[in-house]
Amino acid sequence: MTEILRLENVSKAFGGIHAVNDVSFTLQEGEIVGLIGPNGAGKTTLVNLITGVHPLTSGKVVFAGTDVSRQKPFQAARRGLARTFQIVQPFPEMSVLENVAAGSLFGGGRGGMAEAMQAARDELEFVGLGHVAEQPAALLSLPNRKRLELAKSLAMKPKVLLLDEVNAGLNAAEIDGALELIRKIAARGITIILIEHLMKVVLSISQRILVLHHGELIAQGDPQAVVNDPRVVEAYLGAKFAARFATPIAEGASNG
Ligand SMILES: Nc1ncnc2c1ncn2[C@@H]1O[C@H](COP(=O)(O)OP(=O)(O)OP(=O)(O)O)[C@@H](O)[C@H]1O
Repeated sequence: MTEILRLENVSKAFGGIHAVNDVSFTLQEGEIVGLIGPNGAGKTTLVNLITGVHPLTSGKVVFAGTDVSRQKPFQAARRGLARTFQIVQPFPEMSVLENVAAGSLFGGGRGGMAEAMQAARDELEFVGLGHVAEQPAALLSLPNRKRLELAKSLAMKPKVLLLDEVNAGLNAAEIDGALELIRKIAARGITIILIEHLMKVVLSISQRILVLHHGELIAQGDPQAVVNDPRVVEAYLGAKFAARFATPIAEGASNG
């Protein structure tokens, strides 16, 4: 296994709030890692620190062997650290294809517009939106807007993709489709960090889970270990959940 991303003692304070506090972990190429924790635990802030949106208060982010602690978001995108946003906001009047091409250009595609359009077409096919490429993005349903967001990130040719609640608002069948797509993305060798509130979802797809609570990483490990960790049960899952899900989900997770 090859290391792709490493956080060393990363912290972020907003005034007196320690949103992220002394967090360290390492990700390997092609891993799917779930990031969970209660509201306000620091998940989105952590993603913002990894992608250069906020400067770190202290600590270090190392991506593919390079210290990227002081990068700006466009530099993160060009290096191959892409993200989706909790609220999906395509440019509504541009076509689906143009929206994805814009993502590719932001990611620094050196071949200019022609290459960006080709990357956009390829990724729209990959996510299953090839047939609506010429439509205005405003006409897309919510599940398809989420697929558009994924295509946009993929067109940046990421090595690590941070997915912030991509399943929120989807029904069960739509979530199954989204998970299948996430597995296909990981099969391309892209490392995935998945912020997700639905435990069934996170347990079924993650090879490893990181748990944040009050900005601190209180547990990390395979799904079964995390579900059975008393600190995680107390801080997030609740005893009822742990009793119900510990065994069967852990079996499911080892298949995924
Ligand atoms: N720009 C900011 N300025 C001040 N405080 C902030 C800022 N961003 C986040 N915080 C605070 O940092 C803490 C962590 O917030 P964050 O949004 O990272 O949590 P989260 O785990 O992503 O929550 P949720 O699951 O609700 O999205 C919270 O107390 C939040 O109010």
